[in-house]
Amino acid sequence: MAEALVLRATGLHAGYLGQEVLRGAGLELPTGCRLALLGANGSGKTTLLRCLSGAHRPSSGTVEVAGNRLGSGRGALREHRRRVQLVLQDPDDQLFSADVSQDVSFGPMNLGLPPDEVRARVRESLALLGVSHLAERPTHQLSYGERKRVATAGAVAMRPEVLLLDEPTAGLDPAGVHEMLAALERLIAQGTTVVLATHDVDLALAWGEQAAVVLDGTVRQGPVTDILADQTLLAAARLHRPWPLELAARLGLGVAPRHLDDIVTALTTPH
Ligand SMILES: Nc1ncnc2c1ncn2[C@@H]1O[C@H](COP(=O)(O)OP(=O)(O)OP(=O)(O)O)[C@@H](O)[C@H]1O
Repeated sequence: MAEALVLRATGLHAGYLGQEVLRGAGLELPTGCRLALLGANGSGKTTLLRCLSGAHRPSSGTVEVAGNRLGSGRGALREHRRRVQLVLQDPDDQLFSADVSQDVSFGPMNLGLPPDEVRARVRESLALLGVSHLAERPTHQLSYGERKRVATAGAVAMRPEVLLLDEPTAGLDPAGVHEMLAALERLIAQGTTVVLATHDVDLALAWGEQAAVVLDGTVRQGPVTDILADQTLLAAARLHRPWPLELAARLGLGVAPRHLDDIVTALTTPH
């Protein structure tokens, strides 16, 4: 049986005044999948994420969530945004309220949920992102990494089926990256399907099951080890081969490792 798709986009054409960025882009996201989205600066990753979330209207093409096609009516858009949440690269584009709890409660309150339910969702999403201790803090006092996790908590409080993250680890220190990825593991364990846009090919290989590369207005998608081993595609998209695949190729290991442990296993397992 074919895998169930939670999200599917086909034939997207989208852009801005005088510039078409996406020219027939498509994406298929199986339920529960973790997909790394890659592409050069300006290739259209954010534009694609905005189309998938309903924040940007393509001039043609379709976006479907669990078989429901995104229409142009306000009700349909509202329902789509409840199911698909986008977290922007810059948290300051997303945080507006005076304190953290208020900010995270914004989405659930807009859904018209009762106050107890809103409070429960705020608690839950702050805990999932590992930032419960920041609940009462003014948002403007937070560090960049804290603001990124609080902005993500705001999206998580909507309990979306699909979470689209635009460069969630960019600008974070190594511990911050680790904390963000640990938070994503908790969300994935709860059944959330995650798309993570990044320029970090090593992270994409280690984290993703599938990868998609935006190139010339279209998308090339497949298993992460296939996509990130395709030297022609990588060069065209101004990306380099992730180090585990590079090392395995140079050592002639004949495997497609995603992590250091895979290489150690390949080197220490007798043939
Ligand atoms: N609001 C906008 N108005 C006009 N042009 C825009 C707008 N947003 C993006 N663009 C243009 O669309 C193109 C694609 O931008 P987009 O942000 O989608 O790329 P990206 O792959 O996410 O880039 P990066 O990796 O640098 O974040 C770029 O040429 C950009 O200048």
